[in-house]
Amino acid sequence: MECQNYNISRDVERENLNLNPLQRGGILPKEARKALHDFGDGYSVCDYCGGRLDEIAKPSLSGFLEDLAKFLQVDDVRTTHGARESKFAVMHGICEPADVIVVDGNAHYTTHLAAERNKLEIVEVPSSGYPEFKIDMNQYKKTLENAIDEYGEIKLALLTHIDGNYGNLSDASEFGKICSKLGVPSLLNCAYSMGRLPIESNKWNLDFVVGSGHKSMAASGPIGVLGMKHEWGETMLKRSPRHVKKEVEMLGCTSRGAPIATLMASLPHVIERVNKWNEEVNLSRNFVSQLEEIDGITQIGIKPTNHDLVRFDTPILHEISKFHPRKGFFLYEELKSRKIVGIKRGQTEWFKCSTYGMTKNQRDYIVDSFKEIVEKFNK
Ligand SMILES: Cc1ncc(COP(=O)(O)O)c(C=O)c1O
Repeated sequence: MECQNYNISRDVERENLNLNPLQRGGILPKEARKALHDFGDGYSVCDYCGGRLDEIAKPSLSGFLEDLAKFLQVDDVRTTHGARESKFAVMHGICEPADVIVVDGNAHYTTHLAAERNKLEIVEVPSSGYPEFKIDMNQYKKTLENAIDEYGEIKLALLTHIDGNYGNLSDASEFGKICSKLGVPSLLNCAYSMGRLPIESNKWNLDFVVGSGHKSMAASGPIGVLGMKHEWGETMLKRSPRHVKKEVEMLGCTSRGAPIATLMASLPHVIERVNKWNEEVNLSRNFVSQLEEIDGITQIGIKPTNHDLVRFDTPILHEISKFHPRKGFFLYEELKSRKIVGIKRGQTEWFKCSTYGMTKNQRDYIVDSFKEIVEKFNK
């Protein structure tokens, strides 16, 4: 068989400012780039394996997992292949088909798919709707109580800590309190928070926390994190009777190459950056107020924002697209010509973006570019 030479390269990150929220938290620091190079080969962390991934001493996966558990305030922690696989594993481990779980109305699609693949029924906690889309904890409590009344037992309650559409921060501590009072196991989806802001799992009284290495922990994907209270270890980390060292829900071993090596190498960087979260939030708020100086650009979601992912309604850009010869593509093309990427081609009615980790100059440059584009075409 003949096959072309896939001479792949990626200029997006190197030459442009990338506003795509999906990309901002996964940028590797130099230590992780070196690890990626050194551990790029297949099973690269398995040279000295004695049968258990989490017990490997060289490189020190065991030490890394201990540090990670401390960082998240959990008793036990494992890596998975992504936040979705962590959610799937919990649902698979503690629920039976046809069981009912409760999830917030801002849940990520992967929460729904994890539940569907486990054949679970979902009861949804509605958000407050436009323009805040807030998940109110009184509403969560009411929905959970009603679900218990209607279905008897609720096997799992899930809350999206920061949702991927509006960047709304939900009250994890209140969620933990509600769930433990009602005796329902709790899972906090921290895909957009773990690695960006502090996660205090024990203090918040959570049973499970899940994270995403490639989304928020400066790691090459795919890699996820699953932290839990000790009492769940027996179920979630149960060993195979046939392969006595192997944990069944983890299918024996999870990430075993570059993804875990980069996650490990980035942990000190991530621990440090989490301490600067308040500064990031202030920079994000400043970015929002500067963009809102443009007539026809308004942030939606909770205000002021508590996250770097922010969503804007942009009727002014939509108006321009109606008479611009490039129609809806004008915004993407104008931004690209200024080396700014990450807003979807053709999108003008609204967009979401993030400036996480950018310098003040870069953020100012982005704001100025938007102002310039609107001024240029808004006649
Ligand atoms: C809130 C939220 N949860 C989960 C995920 C999925 O994360 P992963 O790719 O690690 O499965 C995403 C990805 O966009 C997300 O935004």
